[in-house]
Parts: sequence; structure tokens; C-alpha cells
Amino acid sequence: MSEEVQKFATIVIGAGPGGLAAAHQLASQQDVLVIEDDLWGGTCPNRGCDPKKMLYSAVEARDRATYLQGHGLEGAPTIDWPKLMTFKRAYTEKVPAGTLNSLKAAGITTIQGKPYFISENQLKVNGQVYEGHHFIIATGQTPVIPDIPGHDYLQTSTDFLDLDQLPARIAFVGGGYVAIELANIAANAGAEVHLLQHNQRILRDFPENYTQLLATAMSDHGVNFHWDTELESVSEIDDGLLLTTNQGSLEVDAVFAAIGRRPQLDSLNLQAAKVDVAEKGLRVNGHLQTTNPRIYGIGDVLLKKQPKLTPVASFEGRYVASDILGKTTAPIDYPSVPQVVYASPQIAQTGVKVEDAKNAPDQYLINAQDTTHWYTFNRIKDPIARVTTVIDKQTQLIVGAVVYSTLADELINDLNNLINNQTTVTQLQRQIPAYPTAASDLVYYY
Ligand SMILES: Cc1cc2nc3c(=O)[nH]c(=O)nc-3n(C[C@H](O)[C@H](O)[C@H](O)COP(=O)(O)OP(=O)(O)OC[C@H]3O[C@@H](n4cnc5c(N)ncnc54)[C@H](O)[C@@H]3O)c2cc1C
Ligand SMILES: NC(=O)c1ccc[n+]([C@@H]2O[C@H](COP(=O)([O-])OP(=O)(O)OC[C@H]3O[C@@H](n4cnc5c(N)ncnc54)[C@H](O)[C@@H]3O)[C@@H](O)[C@H]2O)c1
Repeated sequence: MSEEVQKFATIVIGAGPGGLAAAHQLASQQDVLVIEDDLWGGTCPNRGCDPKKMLYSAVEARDRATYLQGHGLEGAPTIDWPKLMTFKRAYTEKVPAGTLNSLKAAGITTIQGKPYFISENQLKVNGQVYEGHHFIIATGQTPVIPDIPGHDYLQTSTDFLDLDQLPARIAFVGGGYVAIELANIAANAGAEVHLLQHNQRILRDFPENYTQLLATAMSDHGVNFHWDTELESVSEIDDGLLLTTNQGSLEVDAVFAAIGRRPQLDSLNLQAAKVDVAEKGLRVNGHLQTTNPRIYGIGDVLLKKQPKLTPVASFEGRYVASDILGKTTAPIDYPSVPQVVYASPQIAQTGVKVEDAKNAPDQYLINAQDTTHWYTFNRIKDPIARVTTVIDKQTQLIVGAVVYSTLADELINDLNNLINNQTTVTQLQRQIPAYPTAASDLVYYY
């Protein structure tokens, strides 16, 4: 190992979607070092979005088949968990090596290790000192485990997404994205599922009338919602785990904590680099610089109002690379960001929130439509479909949208494009969409 300090133009800490986007963009013009202490590729492709949506593929197919029972399709398929897991692993097992290879192919230096800052422009990893002109902290988040007796029995989304066998009785603690999406997969795959929510409000970012519809749909598919329920302790019993709550007790075979995620910053010794950290994440300015202007922060690790999602992390990574390379001098300007809950069905939203639009009736019109019987949704027998758009009264443009449907993930992207491109209905009518598709309905959402 070299005693000499090794120098790089930019050192990126964390090889998830944010860090990778920044590193690849910088590498065409700079010497870049990327340090990762776990799986190359980060949360999304290894233990987040991608494996989750591979398991969800089977749920989607099953849902589609179930809705068409009695309409020409007989016999709903069942999910074979071990085979579904093999399908998922065939994808995830290739991610770390593939990510590392593409970094190397781009001429980026890589190190596996846990770095810590020793000064404002130097860090140490595996005993070696590295100096950077700039740094990018892209270390993401990790699940929060509640500090209750028996917390060691609590597993996380990472464990769920890699289960060899599906436990017969499962509880999820929390009612956010993770709990809802994984509970939906588990119930569709045949488990008895319990969801413990400490209040009455799941998916608090989304409109309550839609989240209530989803809770009803999931209850109809066997998910047992335990409202106003706080988990107090977990203990092992002969036949599984005993969960004690403020509402009584429950026996299950596995319990997963899904009460949120916290930033991974503890081991970086950021005070040595003069970087201030808030409890809920890294504080940055409009250029995504920390209190040390040579050190940037991107992705889930940030304290920010934008949703903590993969495309947001990579957008920030590309922005920071442009800022460092002097290609932009303006602060970051986020477009409208779509958010999707992949359940049965999906809820998706983008742009101006319905809640905000309700509070500004002079500015916005809310166009709430029950689209269940529209051709697009009726063709697939989507049980309930709803689309709400928020229209700016002055410009007549769509500025916000919420979709509740099996087709929400694709439709929200179409609506998001209308919002970001400020497309008027006249401009839309000049285009010819493929018919019949969800996109061929877009003119009806103005
Ligand atoms: C179960 C689940 C499902 C999700 N589904 C979706 C979805 O459907 N769509 C969506 O858009 N988003 C989804 N997300 C969120 C998405 O995964 C994150 O927004 C995204 O991964 C953030 O990217 P990032 O680069 O900021 O952080 P991460 O992807 O978390 O990457 C951070 C990297 O930094 C590394 N690291 C941490 N500390 C250190 C250290 N001290 N030294 C070196 N390296 C370090 C980590 O090992 C990791 O590889 C999901 C998340 C979860 C948990
Ligand atoms: N489809 C997607 O895009 C997707 C999917 C999964 C995860 N994610 C990302 O991962 C993040 C984390 O997801 P999550 O579901 O873990 O968190 P979350 O913040 O979405 O939800 C946390 C849930 O736990 C509850 N809760 C909070 N504190 C609690 C406590 N002490 N006891 C009991 N319940 C408590 C909250 O009321 C909420 O229902 C998301 O915010 C999102 O950024 C995105």
C-alpha cells in the first residue's frame, strides 16, 4: 500500500443510482474515484425498486388474470415463491459485478471499503489517504428498526426481497411505500398478512380518498390492517413469534419493520470535513453543496422535500457533475416527479398535489373522474379506476395528476410529460397516439 496521498479530481462515496450517475458523467473529463462499502449498484437494483418490481411482475400478471375471470379467462394462476425468487436472483446476482465492470470500463478507479474524512479535503479508506478537489456524498439510507424489546427479531425489506421460502404468517410494521408494496406481494403469493399502522393514515403523501380505496382493495385480497396499532415487543414462542401491541397480541412467523429509512452518514466523520449534518439527512444549498462547498450531497441521503426515489438521485448526480465541470451555474431545478405505489392496483401522482389545489380554488380546478367504465380500463376489467387532474385555471394546462388503476405507472408518465412540457390540449390534438391505449385518452384529462 502506498504511503503517498493519492489525488483525484472528484471522489464519490456510494455507488448507488446517484453516485453512479455523477461518476460516469464526470469520468469523461476527470480522474474519478468511487468508494463503495457494500453492493455495487446500491439499494435500487440490489435490494429496492428492481427486485421488488420483479416479484411484482408475477402479482401484476395474476391480477390481470383474476380481473378477467368470467370474461373469457378461466383459472387464476398461483405464485410459486421459490421459482419467483430464482427469477429475481437471476437479475440481482449480476448487478454488483456488472456495475463494477462498467465503472472500470469508463476508466473510473474503484475501492471497496468504508471511508472517513480526516480533513476538509482528505479521507482515509483501507489505511490509505486520498485527496479530492471535490467530493460527492451519495450514501443513501438504511431501514429504521424500532427500539423495542425483541427488536432483533425484526427483519427489513432487504430480507423480504431475498426470502428462500415465503413464511405462512407475516406482519409488516408501518404503512408507507415499503409496507404496502411488500404486504401486497406477500398476500398475492399466498401468505396470511398483517399490517400494523400506528395511526389511520397509510401512504401519507397520497390523497386520502385514494389510499382508503387501496386499503379496502388490499383488505379484500386478504391483508389484515391493524389500525392505531403500536408494536411494543416481539418474542419467540414455540410456533413462531409473538407480537405484543397496544391493541393485544398476534402470532406470526416473520415480522418486517417498514417504518422509514435513515441517512447513512455516521461513519464518515463529517465534522473533520466541516460538514454540518441534520438528524434527517445532509443539508445542502441549491447547488447541492454542503457547508463545505467542495463537498456535495445527492440522493436519498439528503434532507429535502423532493421524494427519495431513484430517478431523483440520478438527476441530482447528473446536476452535480455539470456543476463541478462548470457546465451549469444555475441552482438545481427539479421537474415534476412522478411517485408510484406498486400495489394492486397502483396509486401514482405527480405535480401539484390535490390537497394544495383544494387550498387555492382561485388558481386551480380539480377534475376528478371515475374512469372505471372507460374503454381502456373496462377492456382489462380494472375493478376501480380513477384519474384526478389539477388544471391551472389561467393557462388551462394540466399541472398535477393522481391515478388509481392497474395502469397507473405508465399513465402517470404520460401525464407527467404533459405537465413538464406544458402541453396544451391543442398541441396534444396535433399528435396521433397509438389507439386504443391509455395515451389515447389523454385529451380527456384536461
Ligand atoms: C424496498 C425498496 C423499494 C424501492 N422502490 C423504489 C421504486 O420502485 N422506485 C424508485 O424510484 N425508488 C424506489 N426505492 C428508493 C430507491 O431505492 C432510492 O431512492 C435510490 O436507491 C437512492 O439512490 P442513492 O444513490 O441515493 O442511494 P442508494 O441506492 O441507497 O446507494 C447508496 C450506496 O452507498 C453505499 N454506502 C453507504 N454508506 C457508505 C459508506 N460509508 N461508504 C461507502 N459506501 C457507502 C451503500 O452501500 C449504497 O450502495 C425503493 C427503496 C426500497 C428500500
Ligand atoms: N414505489 C416506490 O417508489 C418506493 C417503494 C419503496 C420505498 N420507496 C422509498 O423508500 C422510502 C422508505 O419507505 P418506507 O415505507 O420505509 O417509509 P415511509 O416513510 O414511506 O413510511 C413509513 C411508515 O411508517 C409509519 N411509522 C413511522 N414511524 C413509526 C413508528 N415509530 N412506529 C410505527 N410506524 C411508524 C409511518 O406512518 C408510515 O406509514 C420511501 O419514502 C421512498 O422514498 C419508494
